[in-house]
Amino acid sequence: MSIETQEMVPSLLISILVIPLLSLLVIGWRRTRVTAIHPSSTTQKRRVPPSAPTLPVIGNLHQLGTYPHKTLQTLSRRYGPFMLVHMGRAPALIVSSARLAGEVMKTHDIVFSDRPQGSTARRLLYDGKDVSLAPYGEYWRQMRSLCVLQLLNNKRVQSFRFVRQEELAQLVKRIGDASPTPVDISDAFATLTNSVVCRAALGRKYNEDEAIGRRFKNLLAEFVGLLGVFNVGDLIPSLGWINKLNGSDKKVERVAKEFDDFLEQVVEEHVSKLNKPYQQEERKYNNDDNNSTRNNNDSDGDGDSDKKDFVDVLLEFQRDNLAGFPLSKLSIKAIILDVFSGGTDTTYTVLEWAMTELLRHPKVMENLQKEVREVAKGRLNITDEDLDRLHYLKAVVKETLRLHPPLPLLVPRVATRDVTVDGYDLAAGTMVIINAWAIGRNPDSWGPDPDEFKPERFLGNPVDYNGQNFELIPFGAGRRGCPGIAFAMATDNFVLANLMLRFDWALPPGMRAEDLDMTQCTGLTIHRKVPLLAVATPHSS
Ligand code: HEM
Repeated sequence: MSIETQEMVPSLLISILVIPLLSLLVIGWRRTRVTAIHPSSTTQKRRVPPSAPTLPVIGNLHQLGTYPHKTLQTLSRRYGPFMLVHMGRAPALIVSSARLAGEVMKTHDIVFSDRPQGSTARRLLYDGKDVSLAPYGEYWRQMRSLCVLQLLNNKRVQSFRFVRQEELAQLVKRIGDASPTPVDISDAFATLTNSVVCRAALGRKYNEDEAIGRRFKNLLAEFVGLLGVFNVGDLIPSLGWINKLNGSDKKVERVAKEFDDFLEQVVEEHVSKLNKPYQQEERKYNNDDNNSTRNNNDSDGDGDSDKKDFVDVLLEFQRDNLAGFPLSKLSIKAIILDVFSGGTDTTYTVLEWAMTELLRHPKVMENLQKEVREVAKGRLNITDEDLDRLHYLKAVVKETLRLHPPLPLLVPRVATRDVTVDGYDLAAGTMVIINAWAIGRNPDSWGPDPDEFKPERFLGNPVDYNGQNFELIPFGAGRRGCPGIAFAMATDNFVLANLMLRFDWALPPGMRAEDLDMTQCTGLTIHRKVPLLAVATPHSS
């Protein structure tokens, strides 16, 4: 996800930037009104959302702190669910209620279908040639439909069932081998999701015992880390020189280049694999009068299109011109990059927080285990088919996504034209940030105990995370909503159900539920700062 504003201002940066600025600036607070939201408007009075007081040059950056989703929630309690903050010069509309999120992502979805073009994200994501950053328009439409219809549809997600099963088997072994010693479940989940995404996207995984595996893991971490850090020069152009001074421009260049080299190699390996059977098949095709049986989606010649990874699928589309538009190698690499940046950390974070909450709420864990074990009826595995019957599991996952949306501020949008929303006038180019974290904890939607982990609130409650119910929008909604929901949830539900079936779980000896450190990390996806340790005991049915 290209969200350069997520981490916003690391505290060190605050001290470097803000303290000298504060001493220089004597003008003091000012309330931002008409000019910030509509600089060109001098004659016509426009109604603008309330805004927190700003400082010259830095706007509200100094207020965002380590956890912008939390500070923005606090600010919205004072200034309202539709409020303006200033990221340096740029005004951003912060949305903190379900109703107003619906106004933005449903009523005016088409106006807010663009993304801000931060320079770091553009450099890392092939100048916006991916799906998540691509400006709203024909190119984005083509790439998105390729993703939705060919890579992330239900059939394709099902085709990776064997990958999930094999990776789960390795996870179960790792946990079982460690028993009764506490296992680093955070690391185990990260490894599993990374392997599932690697195998689905690239056809193989990169183990840490290989040099290339270690390089890939570090590179991915650097890549995601850079996407999560805001770029000073984008927000305060006059301070752009800081990026050169602190080496961040250089780092972005290096990571972009190394990731491109890696993907180039992956694509070339796939091309040579694809060409071999294609040449054989071509010969067969040319000699075969009855060629109507030729299957373009099955170029590996073994009749098994189920085993294709994403690069295979995209290269076939390119080779056979199936996309209906020229699909360049660069676009293919950009899509794969999106799958990694959008699909790994997010998916693992859900598992990590679900397990954390289950360990803090033993009664919920017990209810979940009861449901899973009743459905398994003595079998050693929960299958994909069983998942439909696990209503309590679904409630646990929804409750986890409500309290711990992996991307708490989603991915920002930008207004493509002037628009009036809920009576407020917004100018073209205004950035919109939906605070899904605050919306998930808003008592107007969730009653008097919104901070409590209570999966029961979802039983018999049709609210779902598919973008129709704006009180629960961890995947966003509308045209730019996440296309990877089925892929991510197939992994999360399957893994969680099976771990509940196979093991009984406890916190490490001497640790009480209330001692569990709930500190969040900073960055793009909000996972635990401290890895989660748990003791697993194999369950005998
Ligand atoms: C729990 C896991 C995930 C979460 C919480 C998540 C969340 C999100 C969010 C909040 C957005 C922005 C939505 C908006 O602007 O309305 C998004 C977009 C996107 N996600 Fe996900 N995502 C997850 C998994 C995945 C996976 C597994 C993939 C791919 C394999 C993926 C690919 C994408 C792409 C390509 C976009 C950009 C869509 C566009 O701009 O048109 N995501 N995701």
